[in-house]
Amino acid sequence: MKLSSAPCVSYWANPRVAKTLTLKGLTSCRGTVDLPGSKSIANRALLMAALCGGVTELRHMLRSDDTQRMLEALRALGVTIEELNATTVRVTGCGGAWPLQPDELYLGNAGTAMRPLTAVLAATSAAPVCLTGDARMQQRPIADLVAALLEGGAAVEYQKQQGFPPLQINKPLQGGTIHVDGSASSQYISALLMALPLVSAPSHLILTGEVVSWPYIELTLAMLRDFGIKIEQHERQAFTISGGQRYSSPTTYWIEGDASAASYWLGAGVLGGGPLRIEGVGRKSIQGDIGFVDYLRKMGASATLHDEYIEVNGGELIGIDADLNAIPDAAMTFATLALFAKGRTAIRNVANWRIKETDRLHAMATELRKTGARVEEGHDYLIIDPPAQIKHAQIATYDDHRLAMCFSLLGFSEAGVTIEDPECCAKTYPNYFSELQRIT
Ligand SMILES: O=C(O)C1=C[C@@H](OP(=O)(O)O)[C@@H](O)[C@H](O)C1
Ligand SMILES: C=C(OP(=O)(O)O)C(=O)O
Repeated sequence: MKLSSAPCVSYWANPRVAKTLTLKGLTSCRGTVDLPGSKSIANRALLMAALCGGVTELRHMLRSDDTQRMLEALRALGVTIEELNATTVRVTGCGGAWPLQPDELYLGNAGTAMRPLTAVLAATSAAPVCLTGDARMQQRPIADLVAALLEGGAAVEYQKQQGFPPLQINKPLQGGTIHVDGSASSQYISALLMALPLVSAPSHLILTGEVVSWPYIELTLAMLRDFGIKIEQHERQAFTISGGQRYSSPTTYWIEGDASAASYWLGAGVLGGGPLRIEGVGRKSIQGDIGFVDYLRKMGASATLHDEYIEVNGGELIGIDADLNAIPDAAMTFATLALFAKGRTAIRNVANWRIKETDRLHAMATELRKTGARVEEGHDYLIIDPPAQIKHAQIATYDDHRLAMCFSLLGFSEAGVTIEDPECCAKTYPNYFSELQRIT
């Protein structure tokens, strides 16, 4: 697995004003929370709707930094996106023939914009276009996706550092037999699955390496079906994709609540005793992170999955030892819940935490230790022995929304917690902390 990132830029380079938020003495968490729309579904839905020939109304749209990056990029390409209300947008697709040809698209730190747009624009852009992002995005590898695009006939040129954005697409993707290494990110595979139906030739996409975060590939396939794209899957090894396909609009599309965000409320519902009802996602979810509920139950929580909501009623936590490769985002919440559990928790097979918003394995180990926990940081795992008593800690968040949100659970400890730069949660959940205040 190739997981090195480019040399680190200090997170203090982030221009956001560093504020702190102290949470202490939270004792209950009851009532109902409505989840915001899923980031993964929202950004796929925006792109797929833009690729349709007709109009699509996207309901329960997430409004956050990541979706804003996708929305602005599509507008720069000439797609009309009307905001009908706070959570509904109407996208007038252009069938992959973009009305405008921007020189450059800025995608912040949104992996779900950078990777799919790289592949889709390689398949559709009529002119060279440069894709760039913030300082952290410029440290997040994209070489395995670019290698696949080159094999498929595209010409892609790195603008600064080999293997990392910014990059310029100079010549279109043709299709054919393409290999892609999925051991660093499933997003490379999802991106190719969205792009290859658009080229004229058929493709055979062969997966190499030990593919990570598999459920996100299933999510992509499910949504492609909803938008009229046909892909033949050969188990977990390969896909056959006819060329010359057209995305067709489902007319309206409902974006499920964010299952990764549900993990913070599930944690709060356990520590605060519930009863808490989490609306927007449930048994019928197409998101892999719904699997968090099963592991939480193994940890001793009382949580029930209904068709479209989850109910949680407290529980006494015990440590678990689990391979959480399938749910890398929600997995972070177990690291902070581990501080409240009896016994040791091991979170395994999460090497790709190192190339996300920050090096999450190192950041989590560093911040967990501030609470008095004993933490072993392995190359792809964390082993956490909780402290006898959680100490108050000021938690650095490294411009990583999930660090801010999962450490908020320490507000349920006697000592409490101070979170630096809580506003970084705007990447996927801008009103998380106001919701936490309301519900606790
Ligand atoms: O496809 C997606 O929507 C995502 C896939 C996962 O990334 P990796 O495949 O890089 O693990 C996940 O961590 C990310 O938040 C969203
Ligand atoms: C890894 C994440 O984001 P991205 O889509 O930028 O990879 C995340 O949201 O946890």
